[in-house]
Amino acid sequence: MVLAELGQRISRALGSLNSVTVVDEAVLDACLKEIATALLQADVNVRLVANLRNNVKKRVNMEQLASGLNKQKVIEKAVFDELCAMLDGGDPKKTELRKGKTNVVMFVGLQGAGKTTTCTKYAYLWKKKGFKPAMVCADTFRAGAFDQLKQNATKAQIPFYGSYTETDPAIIAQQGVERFKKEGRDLIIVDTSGRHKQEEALFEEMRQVASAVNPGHVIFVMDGSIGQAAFDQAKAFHESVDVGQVIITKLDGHAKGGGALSAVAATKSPITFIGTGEHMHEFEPFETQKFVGRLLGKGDWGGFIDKVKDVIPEEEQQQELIDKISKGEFTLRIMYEQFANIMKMGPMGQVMSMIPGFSNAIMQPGSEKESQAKIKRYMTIMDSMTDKELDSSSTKMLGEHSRILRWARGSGSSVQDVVLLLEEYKRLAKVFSTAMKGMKLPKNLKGDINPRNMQQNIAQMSRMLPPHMLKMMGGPAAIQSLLKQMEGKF
Ligand SMILES: Nc1nc2c(ncn2[C@@H]2O[C@H](COP(=O)(O)OP(=O)(O)OP(=O)(O)O)[C@@H](O)[C@H]2O)c(=O)[nH]1
Repeated sequence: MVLAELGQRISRALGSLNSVTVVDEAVLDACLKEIATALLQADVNVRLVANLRNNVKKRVNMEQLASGLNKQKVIEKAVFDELCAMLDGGDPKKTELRKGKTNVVMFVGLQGAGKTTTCTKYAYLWKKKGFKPAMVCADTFRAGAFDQLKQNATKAQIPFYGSYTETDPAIIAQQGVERFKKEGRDLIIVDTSGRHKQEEALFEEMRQVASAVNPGHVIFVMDGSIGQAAFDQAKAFHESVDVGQVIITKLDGHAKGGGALSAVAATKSPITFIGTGEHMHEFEPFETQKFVGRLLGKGDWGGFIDKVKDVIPEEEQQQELIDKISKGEFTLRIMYEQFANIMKMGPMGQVMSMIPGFSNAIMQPGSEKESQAKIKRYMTIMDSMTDKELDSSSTKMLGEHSRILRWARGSGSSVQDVVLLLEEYKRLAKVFSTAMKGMKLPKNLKGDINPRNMQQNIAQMSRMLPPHMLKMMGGPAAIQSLLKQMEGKF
C-alpha cells in the first residue's frame, strides 16, 4: 500500500468516529483495528503497530472523558501523537554538522537503496549552505559505481576520490578522507557498496571501512518501498556500524510508508531527509509533524508557502501582480504566468497535499496527470495569442469567433479546447475580482503583513467558497485550523 493510501485509510477510520452518535469502547476498538490493519498492510512492523494501539487506548480513557469533550478530536490527537512518537528517533542534535571542522559522513544501505544518488544530493545541499563537501567512492563491489559517483559529483561541482585499480574499499576510503582533510574540506562523504544483512563478509568489509575512516556520522539510506524487511535490515546495519540517522529515498513513487516508521524504531535514529525524485534538488529535510500531517491529509501550510515562494522569487513581480489584480485587471497573461508557476511547483498532488484540507483523495494520481496535461494544453493555446490579446481583460475581444479559430489552428488544438480555456479564464477572472473586493492587501510586500488582515481575508474567502469546495477542504473546521496555522506563520 502506498503512503497516500495509508493516510487515507487512517483518516477514514478516524472520520468514521463522526458518523456514530456515541463514541464508546467498542467504537474506539473498531477504529483502532482499522488503523492497525492499514499500518500492517503498509508494512509497519507488527510490534510497533501493537504499541500504537495500546498507547492510544491508554491515553484515551473513555470514562474519564467528560461528556462535553469532543472524543473524536481526542482520539485523533492521540493517533497523531503516537504516529509522531513512532517516528521520533531521539536527539536531532546528534545529526548536526560542525561548520569549519572536519565532518566525515559514511553512507550505508542495501543494494540500490539510492546511496550514491543521495550522497550527491546531501553534498549539494550542504554546499549550498556554505560547507565545502567532497565525495569518496568506497564501493569496489559494483562495476560502474565509481563512474556514477564521478558523474554525479562533476555535475554538482564537488571534488571526488576513487580508484579503478584498488580493490580494498577500506584503503580507498582512508586515502580519500586523508586527501580531503589535507585540502581543508569540512564535509567528507564516504559512499559504500550496497549490502544485505545475510552477506556477513560484506558486513565485515563495512565495519573495516568504518574503522578506517572513523566517521562522525553514519547514515542508513533506505528505499521507501522496502516493506517488512526494513526493520531487520535497519537493525542489522545499526548494530554493525552505529547508524545515527536515516534517509528515506523514493518517496515520490509507490513507496510504502511503513518501512520508514520501522527503520526509525530499529535504529532509534531520526529520519533527517527524504528523497523525492532522481534529481539533485529532489531532497527535503524531514519533519515528523509535517510528514504525519501530510500523511493524514492535514496539510502543511508552511511547506506550501515555501513552495510558492520558491517559484515566485521576485518581490517586484509579486507587487506588480497584486497591483494589477487589485485594479481588476485579470488578464490572460496573468493566468498564463500563474499556470507556469503551478507547473514549476512540481507534481500537483504533492503541492495540493500540502494545503490543509486538500487530502490526497482530491488529487488522485490519474487526475493529477490530467490536470497537468490540461494546463499544458491551455498554455499552448495562449502561446498562439498576440501580446495585445494576452494583456487584454476585455472578454468581448476574446469572444470573437475568427480569433477562436485562429488560436485553435495556431496551436493545433480543437475549437472546443479554446472555448474551454476561455471559460476557465472567465471563471478565474470572476473569482479574482470577487476575492479582491474588500480584501485588505498589504500596501507593500516589504512591509509587515498584519495577521489580523490575513485572517479576515481568509475568513472572507471561506465565506465566498462554493459549498462543494468548502466541503472538499474539510468544512469550516478545516478553514479554522488553516487560520490557526497561519497565525504562526505571519
Ligand atoms: N524516484 C527516485 N529514484 C531514486 C531516488 N533516489 C535514488 N533513486 C534511483 O534509484 C536508483 C539506484 O540509485 P543508486 O544511487 O545507484 O543506489 P545505490 O544505493 O548507490 O546502489 P548500490 O551502490 O548498487 O547499492 C537510481 O536509478 C536512482 O536514480 C529517489 O528519491 N526517487
